Amino acid sequence: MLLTEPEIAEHLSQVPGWVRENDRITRSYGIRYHGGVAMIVHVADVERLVSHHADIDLRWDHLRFSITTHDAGHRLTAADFELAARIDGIARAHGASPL
Ligand SMILES: C[C@H](O)[C@H](O)[C@H]1CNC2=NC(N)=NC(=O)C2=N1
Repeated sequence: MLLTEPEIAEHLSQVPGWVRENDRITRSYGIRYHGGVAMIVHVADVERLVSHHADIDLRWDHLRFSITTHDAGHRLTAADFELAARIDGIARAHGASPL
């Protein structure tokens, strides 16, 4: 379900570190390449459980996630913020540093 602007602001305040870029939210973590691969596998397992998937950009020393709801016409929904919070937990477990 689509969120109103105040709802987006409220959700965003619950996931500090995530940045809104129009109709998506993004966050980068510092992690070396192979550790990034391991983290992505863990994130992919959770994504399969929740049926929601981030766009992922892996570089040699950092990893960037970008989330929007494709089924809602590339707009923000609560599912985006729920996945963001799950990714934060996985990042902590993998020792990824917030950027
Ligand atoms: C049927 C399935 O649940 C949908 O295609 C899901 C899969 N993962 C998804 N992930 C994201 N980010 N947006 C979606 O709209 C989406 N749709």
